[in-house]
Amino acid sequence: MRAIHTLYDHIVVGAGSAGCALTRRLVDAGRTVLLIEVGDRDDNPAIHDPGRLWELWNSPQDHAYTTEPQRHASGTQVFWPRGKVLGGSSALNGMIYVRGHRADYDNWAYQGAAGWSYDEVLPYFKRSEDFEDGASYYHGVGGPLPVSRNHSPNPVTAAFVEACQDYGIPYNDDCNGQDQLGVNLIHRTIRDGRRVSAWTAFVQPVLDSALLTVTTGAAVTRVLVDGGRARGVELLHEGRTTEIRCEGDVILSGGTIGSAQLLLLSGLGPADELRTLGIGVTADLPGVGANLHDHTLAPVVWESARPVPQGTANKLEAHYFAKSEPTLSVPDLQPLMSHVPVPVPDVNVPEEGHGFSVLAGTIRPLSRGRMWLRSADPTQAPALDPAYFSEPSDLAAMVRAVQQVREIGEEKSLGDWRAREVAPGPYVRTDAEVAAYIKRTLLSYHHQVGTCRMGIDRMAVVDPHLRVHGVAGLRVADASVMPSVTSGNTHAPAVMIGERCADLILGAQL
Ligand SMILES: Cc1cc2nc3c(=O)[nH]c(=O)nc-3n(C[C@H](O)[C@H](O)[C@H](O)COP(=O)(O)OP(=O)(O)OC[C@H]3O[C@@H](n4cnc5c(N)ncnc54)[C@H](O)[C@@H]3O)c2cc1C
Repeated sequence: MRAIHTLYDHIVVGAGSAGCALTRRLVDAGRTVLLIEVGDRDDNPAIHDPGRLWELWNSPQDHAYTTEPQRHASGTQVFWPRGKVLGGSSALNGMIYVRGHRADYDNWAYQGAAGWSYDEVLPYFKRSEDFEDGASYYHGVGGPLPVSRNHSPNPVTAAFVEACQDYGIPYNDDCNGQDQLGVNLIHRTIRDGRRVSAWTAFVQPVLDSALLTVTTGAAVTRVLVDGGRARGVELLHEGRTTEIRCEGDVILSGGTIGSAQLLLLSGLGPADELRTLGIGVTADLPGVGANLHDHTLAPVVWESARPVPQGTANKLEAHYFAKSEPTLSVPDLQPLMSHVPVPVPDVNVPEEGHGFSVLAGTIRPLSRGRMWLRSADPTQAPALDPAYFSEPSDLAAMVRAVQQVREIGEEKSLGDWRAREVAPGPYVRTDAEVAAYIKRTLLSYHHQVGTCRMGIDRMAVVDPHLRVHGVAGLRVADASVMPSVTSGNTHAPAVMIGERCADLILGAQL
């Protein structure tokens, strides 16, 4: 990786899902780019082996955040792993490729994000993609990001897919196609048995380009704003502070936590809060850090009646999309099957090979929280409060998800595999008991979004061109700009945001 020595067209902060896609497209267009990542290179072999993803939690490649005690979830503090490495969270994630529902994007556009309707973002998903089944109306080929199918699922996963159908959930071969509803084997960002992160897909292939400089182990601590325009960044690298300037836009792709933290440290946020911390106000942007939200999970675990084989890929092989209430217009549940028993607080779960799990999950939360700085020290983690279940309907949907998953676990097709349910277990039966169990065992689905919300209202942080309100030459491109979380996993949407940001900067359009 080249020494930092020159003036660049662009500085991209954060080599995660969006930052890598954006960097690649800018370099392809002939722009000089400095890509700055606070984490290190992706040398840890566990990153590349899809079966070892849980080893990465609390590793040096993990920012390893924890939320504030959750007021509406019995005070539980929820662990939030986040990538701190080339590839960002795409180097730590479950490798599940899901775009979300058409309605997600149409709703963004309806709320003021012109240009982000489903029909307008679909070409960007397709441009990134290299789909194993070939090109179609919904899928692309030849893009940097391989999307593959699982041709040898674990037999207990295959039985789960059958059990969902016994229960009445339709089989859907392609939840990224015309319809999302139904059960299927997951589409994955895996090629030849190895994880493909945004870094390995987008940036590694152009690392030799003279237009690209990548620096690792360097934290951006402030955006330099002069005369109402972003001119560069302040960088903390090997104990030294440096200022680096660029000609064109500075783009923050630090993720939902990193980008909002950086705006606040740069004096872009709620003016009163910034003054209290002794940070000079550059622009009063009350929405920075607000609108923090996430998807939730709760574990259901069974002991198996016979040994469960190890599996050949990642440990998350199937999922289904369903509605917690038949009257809903779109799915709000996405439970996730794992052929290993996941840990549950205060429960003796079976060892690997002797059980299996389904993580009951919801994907259309209405609860909204916020994040804020504890101090002006850039090395101190911000306070994170997603306010899980502050909207009671979110807890009700989770209860329905857990009860539905337990009913599926009792279906005929899982009969040969199921010995007994160990969590929640036989003493947790009523909806009230399940709600208490969910609050106690609550897990994040790791889909935090929304702290630099895109829009046109007073609380919006960026406009539909991803430009920060009130400062020229500064954009945000990552999961933080999502006005509301997409209905599914968020890596593919974050990549799409990076792709679109590049075209917005270049003045191009698909
Ligand atoms: C454990 C886990 C499992 C997940 N599973 C899935 C899944 O299976 N499928 C899916 O679609 N999604 C999944 N997700 C979610 C998905 O990976 C993220 O939503 C997505 O990667 C976010 O992309 P991003 O570009 O917003 O941020 P990130 O990918 O998190 O990138 C941000 C980068 O910026 C860097 N950075 C931050 N601040 C600074 C700074 N000041 N200076 C320099 N660098 C900085 C960070 O270190 C990081 O590398 C998972 C996430 C996690 C954590």
